[in-house]
Parts: sequence; C-alpha cells; structure tokens
Amino acid sequence: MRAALSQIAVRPDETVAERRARVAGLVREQHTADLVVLPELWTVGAFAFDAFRAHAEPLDGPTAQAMGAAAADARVWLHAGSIIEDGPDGTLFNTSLVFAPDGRLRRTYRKIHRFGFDRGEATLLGRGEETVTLTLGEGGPAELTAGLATCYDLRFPEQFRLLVDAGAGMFVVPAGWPAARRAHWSLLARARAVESQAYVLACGTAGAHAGVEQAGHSVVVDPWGEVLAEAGAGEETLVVDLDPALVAKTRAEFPALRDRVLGVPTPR
Ligand SMILES: NC(=O)CCC(=O)C(=O)O
Repeated sequence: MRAALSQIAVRPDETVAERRARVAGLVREQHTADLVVLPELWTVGAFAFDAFRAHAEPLDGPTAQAMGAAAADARVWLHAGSIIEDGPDGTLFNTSLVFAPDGRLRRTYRKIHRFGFDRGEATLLGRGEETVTLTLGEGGPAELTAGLATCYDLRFPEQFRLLVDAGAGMFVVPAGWPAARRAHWSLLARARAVESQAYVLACGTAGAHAGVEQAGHSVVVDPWGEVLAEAGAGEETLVVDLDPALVAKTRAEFPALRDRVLGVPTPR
C-alpha cells in the first residue's frame, strides 16, 4: 500500500479558496498512491481560532466537494485532513473527512481531545464522542484497518488502545503541531506505533500561521517503531510503501499486545 502525506502550509498570501484549489491539484498529482493524507485544518489553520466560525462548513461544503472530486480523479483513498464543521445547532467541530476512490465521503471523525486548555478549541468547539476506524483494501491481501485521530489526540494513548481493540493496524493523524513542541510530536508518533505495533502516518503543517510556527516533520513510523520517512519543516510530500502484513507479523513475533493484562488492579 502506497501512502502519500502532503505537508501543506497555510500561506498568508493565498485565500482559503485558492488553497483549496492548490491542494486539490496536489492530491491529483498523487494518482499512483493508494492513500493520500493531508494535515489538520489546512483550510483555515489549526491556530487561527478567531477565523473558525467564519470558515465553518457543512459536511457537503466547498472543501468536501473539492476533495471528493480530487479523490475520484486520482482514484485514491483520501484522508483530507480536517475542516471546521458547522454542526447541528451551530456547534462547531474539528472534523476529519475520508473519501473513497469513487469520491464519496466514507468516514468522518470529530476530534475528541480539543486543544487549548481553557481557550481555543476547548471553548470554541464541540467534543467528538466516537472513535472511528475504516478498513482499506477490505477482503484483499493488502487489507489494513486505519484508526483515526487528530493532533492533540496523539497525547492520549487510551484512545489508541480503543482503536487497536477495534482492529486498527495503522493510525492516520493529521495535525497542526507547533514547532515549540516538535520533540513531543516525534516522540509521541513513535510511542503510539511501538505500544500498538501499528503504522503511524502523522501529517503535520508547514510554515507559520496565526503567529504560530509549525513543526512540520510529518512522519511515517512502522509497527516496530522505525521511522520510514520524515519531512523537514517546509512544504513536502512523503511517499512511502507500507506492508500491511507487517502488522500481524510484528504482533506474532513480539506478542506484547497479547500479553496485556486487562483489569490491572488499581493502586492501593
Ligand atoms: N492542534 C492541536 O491539537 C495542537 C496540539 C498541540 O499543540 C500539542 O499537543 O502540543
């Protein structure tokens, strides 16, 4: 399975509509991939909190339409990163969109852990209530179930354990992670891969927006924790071949997941 992670910058010199068109073009270029991944909130910028409401969209809005068309033209699975979803009763969500190669929206995932403590996402957005998986290549030799998570979720291993229990052998994590905490990003991506014996496809944002320098450094980690590819700080597309069989092989040869003790006693 070939994955392409496009690390996009939220450039100050382009409008959201211009960026949408540019990104759709980048997706179309990746027609030899099976799966294309984009960052979190690449339309508006993950830290552009003041612009969230103005750029909120429904699930069939302009970003969804542009990304569905690009996925269909390239014949790829497209994890189109996330949008600010204009949800029921005016509630906003940070919602990831996954399109099938026929261009249809196949999954949505509302970010569960909202970043900002008592500000930012935490006060502006509703919280996602569901973990989400999606099986690619179903029934075929390259079948691989993806668990979805977004940026700050990477800090919460319990979410990833639920995804593993639901069958995930790969995690797809779009992000807008700041450069100030780049070391955490790289460490946590590898930690999630090692503890779950799963691929991690973590696609960050390049450049700077809303005064926040972005870490970039998108990374693909294999189920043994080896970094297969890592981007720099600028705009870049990583193209990596994954071996879905490696998940089961790693778990069989080093059966740490099998050795989990469920219901470890609470501390005395
Ligand atoms: N967009 C985010 O979720 C940012 C997360 C972050 O900055 C951190 O976890 O650190």
